[in-house]
Amino acid sequence: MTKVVHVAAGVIHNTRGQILIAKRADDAHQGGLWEFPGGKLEAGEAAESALIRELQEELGITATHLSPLIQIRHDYPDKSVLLDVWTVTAFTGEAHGREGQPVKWVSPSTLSDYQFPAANTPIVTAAQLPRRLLITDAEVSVELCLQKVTEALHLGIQLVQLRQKDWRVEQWAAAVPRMAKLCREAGARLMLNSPPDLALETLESGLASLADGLHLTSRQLGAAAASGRVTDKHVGWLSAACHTDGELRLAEQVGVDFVTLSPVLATGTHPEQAPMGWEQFEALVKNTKIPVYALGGMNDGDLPESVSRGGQGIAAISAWWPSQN
Ligand SMILES: Nc1nc2c([nH]c(=O)n2[C@H]2C[C@H](O)[C@@H](COP(=O)(O)OP(=O)(O)OP(=O)(O)O)O2)c(=O)[nH]1
Ligand SMILES: [Mg+2]
Repeated sequence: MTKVVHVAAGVIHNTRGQILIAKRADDAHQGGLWEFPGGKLEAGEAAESALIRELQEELGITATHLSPLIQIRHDYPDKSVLLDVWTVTAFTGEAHGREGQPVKWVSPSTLSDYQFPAANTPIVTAAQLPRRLLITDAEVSVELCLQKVTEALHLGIQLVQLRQKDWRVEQWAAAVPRMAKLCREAGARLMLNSPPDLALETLESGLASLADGLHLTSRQLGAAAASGRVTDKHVGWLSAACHTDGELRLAEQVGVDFVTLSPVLATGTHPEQAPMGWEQFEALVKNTKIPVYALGGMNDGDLPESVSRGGQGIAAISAWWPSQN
């Protein structure tokens, strides 16, 4: 049996919206690459306490508010690690490289410019993703949709999936540039679910290139996997709808950046599907490296549950879709 080294690492945020990265010593494992500060758990130590200790040792700060972000099990040729990654949103002290390592505060959108160890790819995505994903309600006009999304952005929503199954091509074409601008101005990201110009063979869409990425239905995910296509050319992020462990494997195979997993709880929009419940959600999340949003019957009150079960957060339509008036 291979020994797995359990490591706690922190995605530390300051009040200016930046994230701290540090450079690993040249002679260390994965040396010379950037990392999220942290280190190995000592015998009998909990991950959270280990991280607090490591951040004190490496940076001279005391983390005071932590929440689980993502767990990554990764096999390097010479070593297997379980990276237990936490978001640190409050700390005391001033972060500095106490072991002589270079440290840097960077804006989340520039994280991709730095070279991290191979295990870190999903961590970088998770660090850039918010805890809440708004999926738009299908049965609305372009104007009403824009208005509702504007209201949701005011509520602090930072990630929107436009899912307008009933819209015609002209409605999509009219809405996407305006929606993209709204989101950009609010510092939010926009994903398109089944835009009418989607070419599934190449995972390309001119409309999606105006947004931040493309969301695949589980059927489209299956087709993309069957064509043997791995995303190297798509614009921005790729997300997908998953319901089973098998679909999560397909998402990993295709190179999807994050997924929704549903239905976690009973939901009016899909009454025919039996909810998996939180235990199953947790088991499925544990078995994947991709950030996972819980979907199905979600409200703000469910966010702590999703996070404690290893989820990125929650996805919902009605929770942040102010009621029609
Ligand atoms: N801290 C940290 N380690 C990472 C990241 N990505 C990644 O693959 N690793 C790997 C590299 C190492 O094999 C292991 C972390 O070990 P470490 O060298 O930080 O451990 P430590 O602080 O306890 O250091 P030491 O006492 O062994 O010198 O996890 C990351 O983002 N942060
Ligand atoms: Mg370390």
